Amino acid sequence: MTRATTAVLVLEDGRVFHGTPYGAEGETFGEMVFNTGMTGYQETLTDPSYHRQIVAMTSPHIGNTGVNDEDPESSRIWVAGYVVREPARVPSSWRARRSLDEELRAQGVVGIAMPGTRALTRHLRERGAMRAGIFTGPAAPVEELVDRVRSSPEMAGADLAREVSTPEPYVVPAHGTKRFTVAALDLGIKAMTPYRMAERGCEVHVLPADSTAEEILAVDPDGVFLSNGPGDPATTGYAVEALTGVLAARRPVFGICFGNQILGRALGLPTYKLRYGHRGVNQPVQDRRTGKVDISAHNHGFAVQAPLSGPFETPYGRAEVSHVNLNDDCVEGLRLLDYPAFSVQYHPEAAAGPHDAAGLFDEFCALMAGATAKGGERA
Ligand SMILES: NC(=O)CC[C@H](N)C(=O)O
Repeated sequence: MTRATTAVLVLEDGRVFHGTPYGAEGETFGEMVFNTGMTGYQETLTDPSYHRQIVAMTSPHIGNTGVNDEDPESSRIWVAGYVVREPARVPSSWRARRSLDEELRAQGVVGIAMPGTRALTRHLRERGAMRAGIFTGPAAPVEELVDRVRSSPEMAGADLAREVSTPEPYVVPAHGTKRFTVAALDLGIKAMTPYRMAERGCEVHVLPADSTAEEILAVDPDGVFLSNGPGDPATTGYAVEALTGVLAARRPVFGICFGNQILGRALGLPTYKLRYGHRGVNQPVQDRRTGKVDISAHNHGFAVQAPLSGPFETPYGRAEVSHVNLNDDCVEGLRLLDYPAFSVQYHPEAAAGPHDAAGLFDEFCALMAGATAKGGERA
């Protein structure tokens, strides 16, 4: 079968971009977002938090190092569609097993290569993330395509964690001597996260997204971890309820990204949708206690609303905003002051890097060590 020569990207506000098919042919719908990472396209594609999103890469050349079998963050590509400016014609890396185009086709991921990725990104920055569709081959009239995009589901209100979570619990063994047992709620966990904990002597019990507090506590964890994940945190009441049970049992808690939003909601804080979100590997985040700035990896479209002015009261004692994003003052971390729990909106596990924030896993281990030493922490 010959390959179609044309493809279009259609936004819900009627803007249309023309290009050529990249990856599988057909059509796809999702929330249109952009990622500014210059590296790590395999990690991006396989991050379950991108479920139901069409991702545009601002880096102009994608696919240069092909696809290897070591870097994926999960067992499949999760993005709903992929937008690049110019695909690599000749992938080159000693680790490459196949080209990215081949991989996208093998996994049925519809994409488009188009000159307008910069114009698209500027449009999204002005108008905000919105629904979109990619259509390859001879296309129907634009009005018809826009109507179809407008009838696809929105990201606000989407409950997606259970669609990407593990159906069954599994255990990632500690590397070397086991120091801690961690129960990790898989809301869309990336493979690097349990790995980062295992490296520090944690035996990680990865549990399905809808596990109850009883199921989490049945692992008898020294600490509970809440992962990243797709969708709107306002829809994930089951995770907030499970966490509430965990907090009542006074186990140490650490959350990343979606996990930060779930901890926020369990503390009674609202979450809201950002205009176009943060997705990339170069976001400056400041630790408000030390003033230190980490360059960090991000992938979030929602954020927690919390007072930046100082500590505030929660049902678990005082809490504070521990980190802020220096680009837009968005809340990037929460810390409880009277209970061993904290969370960040960004990604200390980032496999493609940067690794500035990797020490947060040591902080979690220190919290677990402190709680175990005190003994009385647990209910
Ligand atoms: N990477 C994540 O955990 C994303 C969390 C949430 N889905 C958001 O977009 O904000």
